[in-house]
Amino acid sequence: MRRQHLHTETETVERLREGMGLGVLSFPLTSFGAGGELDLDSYRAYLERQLAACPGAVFPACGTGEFFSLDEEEYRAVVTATVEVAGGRVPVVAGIGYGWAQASRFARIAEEAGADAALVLPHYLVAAPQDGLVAQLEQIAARTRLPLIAYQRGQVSFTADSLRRIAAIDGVIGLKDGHSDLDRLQRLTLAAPEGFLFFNGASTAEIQARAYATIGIPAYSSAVHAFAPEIAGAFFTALRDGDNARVDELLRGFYVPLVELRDRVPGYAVSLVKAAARLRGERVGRVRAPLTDPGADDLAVLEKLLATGLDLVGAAV
Ligand SMILES: O=C([O-])C(=O)C[C@H](O)[C@@H](O)C(=O)[O-]
Repeated sequence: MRRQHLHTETETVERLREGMGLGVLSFPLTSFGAGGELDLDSYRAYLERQLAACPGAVFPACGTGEFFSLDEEEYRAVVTATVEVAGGRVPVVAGIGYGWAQASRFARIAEEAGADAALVLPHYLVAAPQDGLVAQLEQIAARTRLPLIAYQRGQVSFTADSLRRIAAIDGVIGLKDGHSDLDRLQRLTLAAPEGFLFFNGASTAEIQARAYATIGIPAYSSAVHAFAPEIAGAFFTALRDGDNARVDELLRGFYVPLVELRDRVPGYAVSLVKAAARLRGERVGRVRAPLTDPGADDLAVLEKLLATGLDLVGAAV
């Protein structure tokens, strides 16, 4: 067995499965100071509040955490701080990415920092055929002992045949989906071996969470948890309890308008979330270029929407 870590792969899968039933998956923002430098003290304090809301697992340095803006040293600091703050309470799944050579370096760092698993973010720039997508995971898996979760989004999209192939790679334990093509996704779940993990990783995943759950994928990432764990928690509970009226109320009053705002400007997927966290008093700082912070008009809409959402769940602004 090549995989020997603090937790075995089976234990990590079990901890993830258990966590997924208890709360949303937290994708924390990364805190930057006024000059754009990494602000670890603020990150730790923010993360502590994220964890106090009892997410099922924490995924540092992923899309929401601006993985693509971090250098290796900063990445190490963020993952190390996350493992320390989490203190074993929830599994830590660190983002890794780019081509397999660089992704393997990030995996090595995440492993040394004590992460439990890694989320393989989509490569960028070039499109790749299925054989290449599978080979990318084979190459990374051959170079790390960390269990890997593949992330299909953007130009990464697996066929049922490729899913069978990646699930057979030693160390690949699951798939996070960001395409929301439920027809295709159902074919993937049917092709997967028993125990393979699936996550709904759509942008503002709550919007389609009920639909994903009907095809056997109840676990989802929540960008809303990154700034309003109270709203994300209320939605999770309503969905879990089958309270459809409450789910509709939160979708109608908060999530759908949020998606409309989030879709307005490229990069708002992250920068709007960061702005919302600042409105909550979190010292997360601004986004790094090429992302840009929302302008005054959109901030005013966001502030109102946040107040509505918090009011819907009886939480203070
Ligand atoms: O990589 C990431 O940060 C994600 O995919 C998680 C986000 O929470 C995603 O679900 C979103 O943007 O709503």
